[in-house]
Amino acid sequence: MITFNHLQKVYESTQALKDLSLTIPNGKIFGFLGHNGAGKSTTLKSLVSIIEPTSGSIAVDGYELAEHRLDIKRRIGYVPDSPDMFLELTANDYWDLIASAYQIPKEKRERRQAELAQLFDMTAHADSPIGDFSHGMRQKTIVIGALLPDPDIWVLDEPMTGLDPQAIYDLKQLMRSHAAKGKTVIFSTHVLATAQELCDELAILRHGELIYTGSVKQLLSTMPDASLETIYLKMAGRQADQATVNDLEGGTGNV
Ligand SMILES: Nc1ncnc2c1ncn2[C@@H]1O[C@H](COP(=O)(O)OP(=O)(O)OP(=O)(O)O)[C@@H](O)[C@H]1O
Repeated sequence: MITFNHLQKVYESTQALKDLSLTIPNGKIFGFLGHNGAGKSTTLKSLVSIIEPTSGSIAVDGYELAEHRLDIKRRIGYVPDSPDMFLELTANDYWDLIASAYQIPKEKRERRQAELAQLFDMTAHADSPIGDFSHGMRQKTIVIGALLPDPDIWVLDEPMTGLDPQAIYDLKQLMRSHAAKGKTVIFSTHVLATAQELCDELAILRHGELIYTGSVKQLLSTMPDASLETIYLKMAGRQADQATVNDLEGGTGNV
């Protein structure tokens, strides 16, 4: 179980998170939703210790992150919001780097690396530089790296962006089976159909504030027959002073 307690993050002049408190249970797929800039990545980066919250705390299974940082980091596999990193390295070099950081035994690493590379259709590309890859291939490389150590907590920031339909299907299956083992799967997405299909629970952020956390079923029951997209847009959607698609299309209503 992961708990965020009164988390605040201020970047210079931007308050990215405002008093965020929520609980993420084990054995569920937990989604973070929110418009661009709502604070999803900031929340996930705080959990994986890439950034330090301004105040508040995070605990994993009752252990305070600030006091048990290294042990908790070893339990987490993280897919960052951009796959454009380590562009000079080959995919294999990148996976080696992860394997040594997590001290994965050689045999286990070779087995998992071969399985994951095959699943995501990356075996033939393993010795090519990441910089030569398409966006989706970079994303696959990062996803494989995150899952390579077989971590029990998955923190995936928009993991499906750029992936092909087969890879999306396979990743969703992996996420389901990981959660079914009682482990933790956390991801952020802008694709509400995916969130509705995949998440057991979710959190919706708006301008750094939590506006909903709880089960997807419960949220859907508040508006019978409405999709998560409809409900989400009602909760987190456009402010009155923003232009509508109709305004941009000259008010024809043909949208
Ligand atoms: N390194 C940074 N320095 C300054 N401001 C930042 C930094 N990182 C994020 N922010 C700001 O914090 C706020 C939250 O950003 P964050 O990346 O967490 O949003 P997000 O919900 O992940 O957005 P997106 O859906 O676009 O990825 C935004 O206003 C953003 O501009």
